[in-house]
Amino acid sequence: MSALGLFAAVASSYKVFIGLATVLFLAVSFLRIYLSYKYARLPPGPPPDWKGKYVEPRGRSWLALEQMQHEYGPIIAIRNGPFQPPNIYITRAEPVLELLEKRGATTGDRPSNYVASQGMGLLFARYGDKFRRLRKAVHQLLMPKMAESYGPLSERAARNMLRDILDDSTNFKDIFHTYASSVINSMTFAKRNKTHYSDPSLVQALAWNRELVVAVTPGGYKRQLQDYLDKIRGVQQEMLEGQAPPSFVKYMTEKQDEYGLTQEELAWLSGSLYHAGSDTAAVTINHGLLAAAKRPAAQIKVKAELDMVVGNDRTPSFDDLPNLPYLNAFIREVYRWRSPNPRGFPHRMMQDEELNDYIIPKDSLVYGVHWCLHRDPSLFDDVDTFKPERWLETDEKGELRLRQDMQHFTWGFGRRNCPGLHIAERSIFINLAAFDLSEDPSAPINTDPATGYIPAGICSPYPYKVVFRPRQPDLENILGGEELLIDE
Ligand code: HEM
Repeated sequence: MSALGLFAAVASSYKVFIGLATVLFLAVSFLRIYLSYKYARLPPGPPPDWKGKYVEPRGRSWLALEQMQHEYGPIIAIRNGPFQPPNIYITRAEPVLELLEKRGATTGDRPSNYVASQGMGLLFARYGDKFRRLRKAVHQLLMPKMAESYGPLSERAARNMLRDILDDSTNFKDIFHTYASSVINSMTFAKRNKTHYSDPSLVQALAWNRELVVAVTPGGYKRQLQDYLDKIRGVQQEMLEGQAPPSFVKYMTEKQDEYGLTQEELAWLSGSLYHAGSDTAAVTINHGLLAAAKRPAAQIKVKAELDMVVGNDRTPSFDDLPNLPYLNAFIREVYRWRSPNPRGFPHRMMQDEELNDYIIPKDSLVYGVHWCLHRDPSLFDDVDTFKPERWLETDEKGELRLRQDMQHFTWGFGRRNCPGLHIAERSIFINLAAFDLSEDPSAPINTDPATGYIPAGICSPYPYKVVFRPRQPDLENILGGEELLIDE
């Protein structure tokens, strides 16, 4: 190559280099301007890494969020990269009620990556027409009047559970799960016979619950759908034979035209009740038990009230609940003390909203962090102390009653709040009302050195044991033999 040719080649690659460098410079500057504009009014939060993403701590994230709020305030943005909407965590009652309750119409969507159940189950349904249809249908099943009508069913399930505990209390966690599952199964599919915690169908359902992801893997998804469809067809077959007792599936099949649900939608809807209600109820019963075992002074007061109202020769029934203010306060304090969903459940923003001078962008996922909300000092004093009395006041006649001016956040928010709350409310009651509970010195309930808290939750790895002493000396006889959940 001649000297001239060489010069031309160098000059041309130099130009290419300058051109590329300019494009890169402009792109980076543009991105910086775009991001500074985009994040200008985002709530504060921990600094992201070089990819623009903050990696959230795994496990017990609510404890990390509790720490973060001291630095960033009660509305925390966690960035997910330059082109992904952030997660917004709210740790105080006032802003969470403002956004998720008052502006429920624009904050009632769910994340789109929750394709579990293909959006057909209510828990994961995107906001829109289908959601409204599903929610209306579930409301029919779970509204307070209906919850009352399931009283006998859940009482029978509860008596079966108490018998199981008398037989072998070391399995109490499995037994709680069985109870929570059998109540939902009987309401939904009119399952009559008692479920045992080793029943293959229960073991399978619990496994699915743990791995919601299975719903998005083709094989798991199909098996799960098939299982729910089989159950629905079983009820519909009984309907044809004129032998179906009342159940959600029966009701929905009769009203198919009104609700316009396909068989598949009904299958997923029924299944989502199970997913939403079984683990949560079991965890909550377990928290009640931990509280009772660790707080003997409060338990003595529960016992005194029960002795007065229920006496010793029968098991308590759900009709007793309104007459037991201290026990009700105890249960509310259990919700506050150990929230069953401590991190909260995601609501997806359907449009930009302004909140306390910040912009909460469209598509971001907003969590009301139950753990922090239940420790909000503007609502609760002395937050580490288990204190049922905080929920009580004395009326004009000098009698105890629940305070009406206090609230907890256990059931979530706005248009996505838990429709199963009336069913769930009864679940801890029946256990606490039947047993005096204490720690078993051979496997005590120790404080977790990592967090400083008593290990909460049914999945806790700590092998603690609890001693169940029947409140009625003659409990075994009072309970009698095993029962069908629904009359033949
Ligand atoms: C102690 C037990 C329970 C707790 C703590 C609980 C809590 C919750 C929470 C926090 C949510 C999400 C609320 C939100 O997004 O703001 C929820 C949703 C839901 N729960 Fe419950 N739940 C319990 C029991 C039940 C039961 C027994 C059922 C059914 C029989 C049930 C059915 C549902 C359904 C269907 C949803 C989805 C609602 C929607 O997305 O529109 N839950 N629950």
